[in-house]
Amino acid sequence: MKDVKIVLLGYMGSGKTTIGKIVANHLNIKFLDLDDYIEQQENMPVGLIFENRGELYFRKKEREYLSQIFLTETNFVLSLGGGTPCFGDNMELVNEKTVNSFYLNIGINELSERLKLEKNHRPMIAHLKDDEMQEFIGKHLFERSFFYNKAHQKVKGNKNTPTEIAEKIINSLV
Ligand SMILES: Nc1ncnc2c1ncn2[C@@H]1O[C@H](COP(=O)(O)OP(=O)(O)O)[C@@H](O)[C@H]1O
Ligand SMILES: O=C(O)C1=C[C@@H](OP(=O)(O)O)[C@@H](O)[C@H](O)C1
Ligand SMILES: [Mg+2]
Repeated sequence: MKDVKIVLLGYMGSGKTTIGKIVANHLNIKFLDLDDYIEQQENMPVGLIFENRGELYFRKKEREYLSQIFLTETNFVLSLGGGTPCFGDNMELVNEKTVNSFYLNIGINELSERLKLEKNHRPMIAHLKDDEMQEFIGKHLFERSFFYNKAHQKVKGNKNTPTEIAEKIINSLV
């Protein structure tokens, strides 16, 4: 059987984790979430890693475990963290290891509404007030888009359900 490696990336709240699970389920392959993988390996939630060890430590580990997954796993859907593509040469590594990287491209308003409801466990935005979210996300997404746009394919879907976006991805596989 062909080794299928699908990588989902995009801003926090774009649906990487939710949609990754659906895609893996449909294709009957393994689902891996880089944040969950880091939490298991480090035995600590992402929020606490940031708090106790700092962001730099998290980024080092994120890179280490990203490489480890590509070395040890086959046939998977991997959902990255929102920051993964933006550090070191992580995107070069991803695109060297797979021909199926997808940027989940969701607009600022939609992201902001989703993230207001669940910013607590996301250390990059946990400190923001609801009325500061939109401006922060707008600027942050602008900086990060350069890296996200290195993905092989871009999937839009502000108005689509996770299942519909998962179908788009499955239909676009190389
Ligand atoms: N297409 C979608 N439409 C509506 N809500 C969505 C969609 N995709 C994800 N969500 C919701 O947005 C939130 C963030 O999704 P999540 O998968 O955790 O994003 P990420 O892993 O990219 O940070 C969750 O509450 C999820 O249910
Ligand atoms: O955007 C970021 O820098 C981060 C996104 C998070 O993943 P999600 O995009 O799944 O929330 C997680 O990796 C960490 O909180 C940092
Ligand atoms: Mg996630």
